[in-house]
Amino acid sequence: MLVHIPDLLTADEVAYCRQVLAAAAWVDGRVTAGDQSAQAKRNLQVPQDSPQGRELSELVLRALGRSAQFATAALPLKVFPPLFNRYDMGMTFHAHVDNAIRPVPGTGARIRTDVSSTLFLTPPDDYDGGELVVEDTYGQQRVKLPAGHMVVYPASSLHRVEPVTRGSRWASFFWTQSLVKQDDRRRMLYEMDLSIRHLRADLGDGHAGVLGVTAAYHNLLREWVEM
Ligand SMILES: O=C(O)CCC(=O)C(=O)O
Ligand SMILES: [Fe+2]
Repeated sequence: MLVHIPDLLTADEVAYCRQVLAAAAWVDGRVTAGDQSAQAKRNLQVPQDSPQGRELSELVLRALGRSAQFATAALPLKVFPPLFNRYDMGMTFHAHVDNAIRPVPGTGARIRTDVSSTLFLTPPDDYDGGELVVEDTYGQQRVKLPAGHMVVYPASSLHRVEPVTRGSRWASFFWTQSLVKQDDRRRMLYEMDLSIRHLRADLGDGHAGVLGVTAAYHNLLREWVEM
């Protein structure tokens, strides 16, 4: 399941991120890549332990905390501190699958990567190419979103970033360990939650049908959650 989360960041937050990133010391993106993806990866990243990386990581985590859509789509248990990448002209990330397990820097903890996210930080008209292409159960999805918007997709899917042929594409990207590791189960819960929201708006919270389906949602969650 691919989910598009519009306006995760406000226009002011996007502008602030871009201003801080402009002053960051970018390094070769292969610093966080596994063996296979190191072959596939040609981009730049902000070092995880740099002051800019840390500050903006916190900013994105706060934005995620405000997003009801991220909460219901990803059902997050643990979120990897968001990273920041950049593809200048000719840079690309060929087809790969993200590592299943990732050490969380500076903590000794590890997370299982169930959900991958890209938060776009460059307006799409400012660059050519740079689409995130995700192989989904429904076929190939090509994603290029306005700055401040985010896409959430299963970390198990093969994906790539098309070469940038004009301008520069900046983004934040990170992984989430979900309370529900199976993508098909997360999708069913997500669709059920959206339907419950519609029903509540139309029928009110006290309606017997709304109560019944809400109870079923929570009971299903109880069956499937691992924590
Ligand atoms: O830049 C992106 O949108 C995706 C980056 C990516 O796939 C990765 O770093 O594993
Ligand atoms: Fe990836």
